[in-house]
Amino acid sequence: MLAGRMAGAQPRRLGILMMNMGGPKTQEDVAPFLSNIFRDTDIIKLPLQGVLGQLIARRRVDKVRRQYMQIGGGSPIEKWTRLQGDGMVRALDRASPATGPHRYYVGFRYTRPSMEHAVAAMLRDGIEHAVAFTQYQQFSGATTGSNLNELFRVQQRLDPGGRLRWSFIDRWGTHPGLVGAFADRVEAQVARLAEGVRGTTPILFSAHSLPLSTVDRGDPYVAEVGGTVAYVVAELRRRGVANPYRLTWQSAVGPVRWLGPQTDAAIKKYGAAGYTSLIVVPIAFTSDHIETLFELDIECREVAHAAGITQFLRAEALNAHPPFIDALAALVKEHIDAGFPTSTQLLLPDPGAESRDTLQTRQWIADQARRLAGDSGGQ
Ligand SMILES: C=CC1=C(C)c2cc3[nH]c(cc4nc(cc5[nH]c(cc1n2)c(C)c5CCC(=O)O)C(CCC(=O)O)=C4C)c(C)c3C=C
Ligand SMILES: [Fe+2]
Ligand SMILES: [Fe+2]
Repeated sequence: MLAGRMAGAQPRRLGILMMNMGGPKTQEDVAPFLSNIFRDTDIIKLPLQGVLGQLIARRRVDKVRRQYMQIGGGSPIEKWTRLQGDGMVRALDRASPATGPHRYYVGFRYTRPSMEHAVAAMLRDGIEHAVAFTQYQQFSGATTGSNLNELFRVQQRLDPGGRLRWSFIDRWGTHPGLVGAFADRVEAQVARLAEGVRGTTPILFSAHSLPLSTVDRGDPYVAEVGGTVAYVVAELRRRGVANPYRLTWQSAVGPVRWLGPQTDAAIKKYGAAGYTSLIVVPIAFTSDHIETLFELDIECREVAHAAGITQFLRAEALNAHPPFIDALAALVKEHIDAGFPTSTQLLLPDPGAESRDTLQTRQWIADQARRLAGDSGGQ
């Protein structure tokens, strides 16, 4: 592991950048949000991207606006990110006063507050060491990879001389704090089941799907989601919950082939097979958003009821669950205490075809790791 061991040389001012995709806060935000997603070749590659991408985005606007209307008008992602960030820095100030006071910044890829806004604020505040902390627990080039590419472009524009030192928390899908928090959420739903079906009700872990072409070029997301599921299942077994389980995929959009089986199709099949209860667990995102509040709670619930599943339960998103907030703080503290290591996976590019942007970003990340190692005497 190429790590910057900062023995006795803690940074004077630390800023934590919470990176995520963002979501439309208002009805007006929906069109630019979709337009930004379909412009991004890291999330989806389309023939004639500029034309087809914008066409798909425009065609989705009305439907997606209606969906956000049904969940209160917009995405709650910023609200949850701020509650998580507030809790995280409070816990860090308590656990690690030497590196405090801790500050966090929110950088979204497709909506405000943008990555540019966050990095500008860090520079203004005199931050010296920035921790880019992805809020996607499992790594995908479509999500964290896209965020890092955007961060690289932004820092080149705003900080070409490299005043900020950067380190990265790029994946944490098997962190014990995260795993325990997910297990809490599942256990709470198991407890609601009627006694007769408590041990036999299927648990369906559901993650956002990926285009098959992304899976095929070695994107680590699918394996990492599987890792989270395996750890959560092991923790549930330890707690005496031994229900059957499966991993399925939701939210395919656009005219490409996507990884299956799809969550709604699986629900239908379990209904047809005679199950009358089911627990669905959103496993690839930490807070509520359109995929939980609309797709799972409204669309999939209808599918379940039509298929004869009368008790359709959804594990609550982690949101502001205190053990989850503690996990966020623990992840940052462990990163600080270990001397800001860069994960070996981030330093070794995915073997599949990668964009020039990604290769340049990985080079910048490796440079930052070397720079931190140099700070501490070249270990
Ligand atoms: C276009 C391709 C898309 C890929 C690939 C993709 C991967 C992906 N997405 C998430 C998490 C979320 N996506 C959300 C919304 C959303 N995603 C896409 C497209 C792709 N996502 C679109 C077009 C949208 C907008 C809604 C829609 O049109 O259906 C959200 C919700 C945001 C919110 O409401 O706050 C999340 C969360 C992951 C984890 C992922 C793959 C790794
Ligand atoms: Fe998505
Ligand atoms: Fe969706």
